[in-house]
Amino acid sequence: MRALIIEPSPTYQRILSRMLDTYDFDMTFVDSATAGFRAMREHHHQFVCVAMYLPDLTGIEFCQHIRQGSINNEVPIFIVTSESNPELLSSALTAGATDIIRKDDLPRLEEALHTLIPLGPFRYNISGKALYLEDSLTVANATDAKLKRLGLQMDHAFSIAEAHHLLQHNKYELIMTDIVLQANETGIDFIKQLRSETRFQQTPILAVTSLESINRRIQALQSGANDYISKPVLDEELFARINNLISSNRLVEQLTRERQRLLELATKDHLTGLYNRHFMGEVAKRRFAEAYRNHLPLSVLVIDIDHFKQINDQYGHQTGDNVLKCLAEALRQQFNDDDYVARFGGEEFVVLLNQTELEPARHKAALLCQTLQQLKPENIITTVSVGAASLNPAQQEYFDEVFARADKALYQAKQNGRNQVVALVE
Ligand SMILES: Nc1nc2c(ncn2[C@@H]2O[C@H](COP(=O)(O)OP(=O)(O)OP(=O)(O)O)[C@@H](O)[C@H]2O)c(=O)[nH]1
Repeated sequence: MRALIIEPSPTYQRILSRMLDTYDFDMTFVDSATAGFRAMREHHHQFVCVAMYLPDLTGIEFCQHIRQGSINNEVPIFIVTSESNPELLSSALTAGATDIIRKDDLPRLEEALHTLIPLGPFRYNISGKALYLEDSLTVANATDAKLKRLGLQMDHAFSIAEAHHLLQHNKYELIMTDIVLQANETGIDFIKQLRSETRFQQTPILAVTSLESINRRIQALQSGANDYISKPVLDEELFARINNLISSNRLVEQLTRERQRLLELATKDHLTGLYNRHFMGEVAKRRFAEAYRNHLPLSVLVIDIDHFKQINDQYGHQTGDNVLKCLAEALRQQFNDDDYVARFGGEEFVVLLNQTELEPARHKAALLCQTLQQLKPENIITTVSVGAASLNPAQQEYFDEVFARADKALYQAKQNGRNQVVALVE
C-alpha cells in the first residue's frame, strides 16, 4: 500500500510519518505539487495527503489537477491544513478533496483512513487467477493491471476457443467475459457453454458490457452470469463486484465442504470409513420398500470376525484397530458400489446385496471368507463367520426381520466352528 505525502514542513512530515507508520504504508514524502505529480506518475498510491500551501501550487489546485487528469484520478486526497476559512475549505471539497484534516486535529486523519481502507482494493483478501475473454488487447492489459492491484493474476483469451483451452489447464477464481467479441462470437455463447458444464456451474462469471446495452446485460444474467459491469469500468466498482463474487463463491464452497464433512460424520464410521449402523438402517428401509414393491431380490450378510478378542488381547488394541481397517477396505473392494457395506459395531459388518438372491449371496460370502483368510492383516491370520438371509418375496418383510434371520445364521456359523457361511431361508 502506497501513501503520498506532499508537505513542505519537515516537522509535519515527521508527525505524519510517525502517525502512518502503524499502517504499514509505503510512504513517499515530497515537498511540492510538481514532485507530487511526478510521484503519482511513477507509482499508484492508495491515498494522498497534501498541505494547503505548497511552494508551487495550493492543495486545492493540486486536487483540481488530479481530478481532471487521467492518472489515478479517483485517489482519496486529504488536505492537511491549519486553515480555518470556511469558504476556502468548502472550495477544497468542491475541487475534489476527499476530506479536510485540520493540523490541530490530526487523529481525524486516522479516522478517515479507517473509513477509507474498506474502499481501497487493498482491503480485499483476494488471491488466485482470473480468466478474461476480451478481443481488445488494450482493454485486457488495462484490466490486467487493475486485477493485479486486487491480488488476482489474469490470463487473457482473445477467443472462446482460446478461453476453453486455458480453462482446461488452469483453475480460475473468476471468469470475466466481454459480450461483443470478434468473428461473430459473443460472451453470451461463452457463458452458456460454461454453465452447461458441471465443473463451471459454480464459478463466478462477470460479464463486461457497454453502458447502453441493457438487453445484453439482461441476456448475460439470463445465460448464467452472476453479475455484470458496464464500460467504462470504474475501478472501485470493479473491485467491489469482483470481491463480492469471489467471496460469496468461497462461502458457498466452504458451506459445501462443511456440509460434506457433517454428512460424513453422520453417515460414516470414523475408524473404517464404512457406513455406520444408523445410515445402513436408513438405506435398508428404502431398499427393502423398493425391492418389495418391484419384486426384486435383496440379501443381507452379517459378517463377524472370529476370536477378535484374542487379537486384541494378544497384539493390543491398536493392532486390533488396524485389522478392522484392513478388513473394512477388503470388504469395500469386494462388493459393488450398489451394495452397501456398513460397520454395525465392534467387529461386526453388514452388507446389503442389491438385487441378489440367497444362493448368489451365499456364494459371494463364501468367496469373501476365502479372501479374508488369505489377507492376513498385520500378519495375523484372521477369519470371519457369515450369516446370510434374503427378503422373502411371499411376505412383506422389513430389514429388521431379514437382519434377525442373517444374525441367527451367523450364530449357527459360529457354533459350527467359525470361518464359514450359513444361509437361512426361514
Ligand atoms: N481394537 C478394537 N477392538 C474392538 C473394537 N470394538 C470392539 N472391539 C473388541 O472386539 C472384541 C469382540 O469380542 P467378542 O464379542 O468376545 O467376540 P470374539 O472375540 O470376536 O469372538 P467370536 O465372535 O465368538 O468369534 C472385544 O474384545 C471388543 O473389545 C474396536 O473398535 N477396536
